[in-house]
Amino acid sequence: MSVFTTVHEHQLTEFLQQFDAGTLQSFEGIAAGIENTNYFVTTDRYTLVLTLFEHHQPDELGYFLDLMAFLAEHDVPTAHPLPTRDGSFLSTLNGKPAALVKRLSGRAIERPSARACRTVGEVLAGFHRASGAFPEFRTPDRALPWAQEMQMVLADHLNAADRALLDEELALQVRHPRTHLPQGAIHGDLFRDNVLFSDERLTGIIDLYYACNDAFAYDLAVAINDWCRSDDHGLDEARAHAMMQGYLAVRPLNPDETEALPLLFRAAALRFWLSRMKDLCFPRAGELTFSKDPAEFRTLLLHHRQDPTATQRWIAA
Ligand SMILES: Nc1ncnc2c1ncn2[C@@H]1O[C@H](COP(=O)(O)OP(=O)(O)OP(=O)(O)O)[C@@H](O)[C@H]1O
Ligand SMILES: N[C@@H](CCO)C(=O)O
Repeated sequence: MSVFTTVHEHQLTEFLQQFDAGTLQSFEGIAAGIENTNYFVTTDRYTLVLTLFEHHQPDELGYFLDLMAFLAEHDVPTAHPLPTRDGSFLSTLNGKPAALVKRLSGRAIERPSARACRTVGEVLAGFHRASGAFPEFRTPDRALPWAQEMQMVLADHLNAADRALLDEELALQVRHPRTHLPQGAIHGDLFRDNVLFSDERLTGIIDLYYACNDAFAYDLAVAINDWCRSDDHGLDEARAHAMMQGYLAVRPLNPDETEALPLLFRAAALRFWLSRMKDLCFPRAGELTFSKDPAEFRTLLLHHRQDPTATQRWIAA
């Protein structure tokens, strides 16, 4: 469950007075999600999502909320935050930084078709075309310096084979930085549970709370690694091809990006292997949630290491 901070009706009514949001009609806690407290809120004017941020510092939330607004204003299907009467997207409720965003329709898909993957590729490319012009900057907080920190933090929790895999992969990644690739604001976590579909239409990209400035092609690798993962945690050829083709139809990759892709897929698998290992070994206090399986991304990393020419197949029309 993910209502870490309970909100009472009188608190919400008072909170809503800061916004031109109409009168509260109903609200209910949202069970999904593991990071923040989320409620659906209905007023006589809007259907909204209220988020109380449980872990972020208030000064980094502006980037996320401004990016959501910027993208929504550039026809990317993200949830536009509602400004307070004095023009701020961020407020405070129950002692926590809090924001109201428009509720998007649709539901997450657990088992996407190749067609859905193509659509996600197209929309992610549109996200990148727009976000390249987003004027704010946020340093990536899950990039190589963080991975090196995890290497130390997790050392005693890995067996010898996994330690060797991590050491070797990190050493290789450090020799191949991605700073020369086209950069801008990326989503950073565009997994299946962060995209809403209604019938065959993509209606929403949510949970931009890992957004940061990084290479666009890395963001594509993060997304393909989840959307196209097969049951045995390799990649499904048909879905990976479809998603790559969807992306390329909207934003072609330059030769540097194409060349970098095999290592970017590995970097993306490494990032989620490590974050899941950290969540498993060091669960956050008071969190009533299951951990996601790190082994899925270790298996995927090994898969990418064994198949370095896969990206050429997906890029070929
Ligand atoms: N703008 C929105 N429109 C519709 N539903 C939303 C919106 N934002 C969030 N939700 C719903 O709330 C749920 C939780 O949101 P979210 O994924 O942002 O949670 P979180 O706890 O912040 O993050 P995480 O997924 O990393 O645990 C989503 O699965 C979705 O059902
Ligand atoms: N998408 C992440 C969790 C949220 O960052 C994962 O599946 O490990």
